Amino acid sequence: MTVPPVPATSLFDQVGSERLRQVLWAFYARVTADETLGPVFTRRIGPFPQAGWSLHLARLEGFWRAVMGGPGAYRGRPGPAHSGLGIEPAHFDRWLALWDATLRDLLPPPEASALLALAQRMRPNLERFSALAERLS
Ligand code: HEM
Repeated sequence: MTVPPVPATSLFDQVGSERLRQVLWAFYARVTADETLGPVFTRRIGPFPQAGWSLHLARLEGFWRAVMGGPGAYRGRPGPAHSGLGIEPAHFDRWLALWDATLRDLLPPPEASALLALAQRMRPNLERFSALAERLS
C-alpha cells in the first residue's frame, strides 16, 4: 500500500492573508514611530497611516505573498527601491529588531522564525543596493 504524500503547505498557507496584513500594518506602525527608521519612510511615503501607505502596504503584501509561496503577482524591484535613501547598517539592525518583535507578538514561534529568517537572508542584497548613492528605479 502506498502512503499518500502529505500535501506541502506554504508559509503563506500557514500564516494566511489576514494575519500577514495585520503583521505588516503593526510593523510599519512601529517602524514609522521609530526615531532611526521613521524619518526615512516618512520622507519617501508620507506620514503613517495616511498618504501613500495603503499603496505601499499593498505592494509589500504582494512581495511577502510571493516570497512565502502564496498567490500573487509582485513585479517590483526591492533592490533599487533601497538605493539613494541614505540607509546605513544601523537601519537594517533596527528594521530586523522591530520585525522580530512584531512577529513574536503576532505569530506562533515557527511562523515567526520562518519570516525572520527570510528577511535576514534578504539583508545582504538590499544592503548592497542601499550603499549606492543614486536611485536606479
Ligand atoms: C531585510 C530588510 C528589508 C526588507 C525585506 C525590505 C523590503 C522592502 C520591499 C519589498 C519594498 C518594496 C519595493 C517595491 O516593490 O517598491 C521596500 C521599500 C522600501 N523600503 Fe525596505 N526593506 C528592508 C529594509 C529597509 C530599511 C532598513 C529601510 C530604511 C529605513 C527601508 C526603507 C524602505 C523604503 C523607504 C521603501 C520605499 C521605497 C519607495 O517606494 O521608493 N527598507 N522595502
